[in-house]
Amino acid sequence: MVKKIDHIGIAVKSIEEASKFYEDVLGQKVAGIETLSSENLKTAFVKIGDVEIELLEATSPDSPVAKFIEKKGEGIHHIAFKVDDIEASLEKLKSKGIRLIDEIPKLGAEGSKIAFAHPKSTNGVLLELCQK
Ligand SMILES: C[C@@H](C(=O)O)C(=O)SCCNC(=O)CCNC(=O)[C@H](O)C(C)(C)COP(=O)(O)OP(=O)(O)OC[C@H]1O[C@@H](n2cnc3c(N)ncnc32)[C@H](O)[C@@H]1OP(=O)(O)O
Ligand SMILES: [Co+2]
Repeated sequence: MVKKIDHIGIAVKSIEEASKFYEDVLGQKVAGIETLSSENLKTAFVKIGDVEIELLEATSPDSPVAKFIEKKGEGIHHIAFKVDDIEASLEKLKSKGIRLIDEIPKLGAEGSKIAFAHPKSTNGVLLELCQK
């Protein structure tokens, strides 16, 4: 069902500030800055081999990223698994009793279909399913 880790989401206070670390220190390009108003956030991707780091910056206090930073500070926010058939994957998780945050996929960054499972049923890790 899971093809690979698509990306690791990191909650940051500022993509511009975080980019200094990725670009100036690590020499990795930060690309694809996009505003996703549905989630009240901005994203930017850093490609590390065939996995991406997704930097997440809140654009409103209502954003899940703002709430996360307020409670825990900056840090790893979620892990995204790449799947081929997100509807079938969600159905499978649901049938196994996993608590879904999204029963129906929604639009994510770069036009992906995404859906989240609740960290309380996935060992404390917010899990995103992602279909390109
Ligand atoms: C752009 C897109 C893309 O890739 O294309 C994205 O990634 S969008 C990425 C941003 N979007 C999302 O995250 C959408 C899905 N997320 C959500 O619906 C929410 O953030 C929840 C995960 C349900 C958490 O909601 P909320 O903060 O209101 O809940 P809460 O504070 O009551 O937390 C409930 C419990 O979950 C824990 N908890 C909260 N957020 C967590 C996280 N990111 N990782 C691990 N645990 C987490 C809390 O510590 C708490 O545990 P204790 O009770 O033990 O203290
Ligand atoms: Co994500």
